[in-house]
Amino acid sequence: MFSLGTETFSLPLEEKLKYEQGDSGRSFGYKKIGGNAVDASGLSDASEFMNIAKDDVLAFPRVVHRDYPSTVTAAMASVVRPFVCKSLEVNNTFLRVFNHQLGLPETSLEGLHARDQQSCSEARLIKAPPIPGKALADRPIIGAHSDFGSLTFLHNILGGLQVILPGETEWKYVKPIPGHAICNIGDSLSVFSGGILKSAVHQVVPPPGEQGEHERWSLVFFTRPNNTQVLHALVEDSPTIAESVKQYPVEKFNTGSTAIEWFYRRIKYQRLNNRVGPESWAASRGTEHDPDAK
Ligand SMILES: O=C(O)CCC(=O)C(=O)O
Ligand SMILES: [Fe+2]
Repeated sequence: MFSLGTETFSLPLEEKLKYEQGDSGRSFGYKKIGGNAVDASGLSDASEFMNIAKDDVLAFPRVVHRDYPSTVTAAMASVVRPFVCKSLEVNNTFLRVFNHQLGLPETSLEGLHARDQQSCSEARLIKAPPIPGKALADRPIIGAHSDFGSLTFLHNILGGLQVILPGETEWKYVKPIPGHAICNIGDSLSVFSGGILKSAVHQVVPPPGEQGEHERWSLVFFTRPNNTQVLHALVEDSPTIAESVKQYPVEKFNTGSTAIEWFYRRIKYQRLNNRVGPESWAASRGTEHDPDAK
């Protein structure tokens, strides 16, 4: 997958832009460097993405959502599909464990993330160029966010990923360990579980020290719920979840959004093309956002 990233991001910008994800909130396709805001002031990001839909990968050569650059199409069967299938298998193992621990009826979570239902699940390749000197050293490569879907399975090579753990206020580095992946819970699973599982806020800053002289690469798979699934705490299915929600305001887990609406809103308002002011950043926020925070 990393070789596919090298081939794809080496294409001329003009070619890559033919596959741009657009401003509607859909993420499948290419995102150029600087396409997204990293904060409320509208500072731009410093990484390019190629996002490949799970549905397009599994249905290939039939197109479900969109087409991709020739490098991706050529590698779809031999490289992308095995990566997506393995990622789905691993994420399903996590879903089964969480399902059990949350006391949900068997296969509830797997059913909400069904392989054969359309979703915003996707593979993502990320490349960030080296950031020379100290001038931009404090500027995030990817702004602070919680992940939008349910589970993230991340392979990164250099440091730079930072997280604020639940209940804490300080950024901590998440060090990549060779042969290991980083798993992260997103908003959707946090909502389904009534806040028992937390979607931690994270960001990517320029890799520390000498690592900053190298290109930074990541490979991610995001498992997101079936598009039509309404995001709400699964209180009727689990006494454990019903108990948990009692400690939160009633509206906290009644998002009133389907999975696709939640996702499109977050993607759409972090796009700089859609920015009108700091309110756009606020509109892109997820479960991490405290509307009363300054
Ligand atoms: O590149 C990384 O280490 C993290 C990427 C990330 O947080 C994301 O794509 O949602
Ligand atoms: Fe993330």
